[in-house]
Amino acid sequence: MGIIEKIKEIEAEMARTQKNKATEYHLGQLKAKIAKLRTQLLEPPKGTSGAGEGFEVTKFGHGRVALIGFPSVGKSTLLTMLTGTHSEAASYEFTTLTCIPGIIHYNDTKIQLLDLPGIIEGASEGKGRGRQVIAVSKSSDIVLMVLDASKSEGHRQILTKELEAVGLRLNKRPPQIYFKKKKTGGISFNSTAPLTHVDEKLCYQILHEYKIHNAELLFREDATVDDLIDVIEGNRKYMKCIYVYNKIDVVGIDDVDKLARQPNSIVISCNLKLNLDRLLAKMWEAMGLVRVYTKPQGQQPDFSDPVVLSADRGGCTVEDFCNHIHRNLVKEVKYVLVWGTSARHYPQHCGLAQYLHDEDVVQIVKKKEKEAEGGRGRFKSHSTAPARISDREKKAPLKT
Ligand SMILES: Nc1nc2c(ncn2[C@@H]2O[C@H](COP(=O)(O)OP(=O)(O)OP(=O)(O)O)[C@@H](O)[C@H]2O)c(=O)[nH]1
Ligand SMILES: [K+]
Ligand SMILES: [Mg+2]
Repeated sequence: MGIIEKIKEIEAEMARTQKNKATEYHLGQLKAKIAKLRTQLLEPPKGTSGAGEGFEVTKFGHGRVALIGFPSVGKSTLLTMLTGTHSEAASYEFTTLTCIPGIIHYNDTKIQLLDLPGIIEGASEGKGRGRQVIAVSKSSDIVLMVLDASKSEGHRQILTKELEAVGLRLNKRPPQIYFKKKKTGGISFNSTAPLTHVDEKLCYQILHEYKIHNAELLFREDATVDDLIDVIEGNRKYMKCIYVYNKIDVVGIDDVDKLARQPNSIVISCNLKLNLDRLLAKMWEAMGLVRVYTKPQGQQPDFSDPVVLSADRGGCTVEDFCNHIHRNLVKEVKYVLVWGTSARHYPQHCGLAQYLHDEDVVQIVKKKEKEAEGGRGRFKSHSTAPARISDREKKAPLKT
């Protein structure tokens, strides 16, 4: 029996099993069994390089966004409109058969947008090009789930389920569970919050299913069995997702209103060029990029070419900023001066651990330079200017 058949069989057993206190342990065990099989399914078959074969496109720019959706919802039309790169669009399904990259220029940053073939129910099990599409979307920073506003809301659930089946968790944060495998000592079970979904016995049973007999387990929140399995599996990817309802030109205003009010959602029309600028703003915000402008000593900052940092990709501290500029720079830094919202005074004298904010301005003072200046006293004099570097203030000179 193949892996997919095994999953189907267990799913059928779960559907047959009544949910109550007596069956809770058995159901938990079945969930762990399915999770293990799904992980097995994700391992590339022997002799191939992986599920993304033929689809992988070189990463480019400061971030990557994937367009995921059923066929003919308007993914290619959207890519063409947002990037200017042409991707064939037509009224028949599966017009797009491969991954087509385009570039969005926004807020002095470059974002790689990927058009992908449509996916359908069963994609995670390899239907259509589902597995390749999902592999590419896993490699991106956020997902735009494109939906047809005139079609069933069920599509969103189906796609979410398909992405969950391969370990993607949309708009969720990792469960607050500490888990560490040990060599000896048995299982230590603790919690700092009252648990209403699991108990010690259930957790032991799940760990047993994974053949884990020595481990430290600490629940910091009222987590579920699914959360525990996610933590044990350890290969989950937590991603932001924006639900993009396209084609609102063919939907009544009441329905559009309902869709627009859902969390993480936006309504657009490619045909009428409606709301596309708000979509870009929302997308950019979700990516959480941090633009940092460098200011050479005695000169104005270069506002045309920011260093772009991200908490998900490499981090946002002064040290991360230095590593972006040059591998060995960190060793030469005496301290840095920071202007912007991360600074408590203006400018702030900071160390490498400081977290930078979007639109901060940074000046690096190297070790030998500081020695030549003979101390830090001269940096204490600035105080009156506002802490945020807005577009208007970018034109005003910053001293030092
Ligand atoms: N009414 C309306 N039609 C749209 C809109 N956007 C796209 N379409 C149409 O929807 C159809 C499908 O568009 P595509 O861009 O090919 O959709 P897709 O999601 O890339 O489709 P596949 O590549 O087949 O998965 C085309 O006929 C488009 O003209 C819109 O805002 N409103
Ligand atoms: K199409
Ligand atoms: Mg297409």
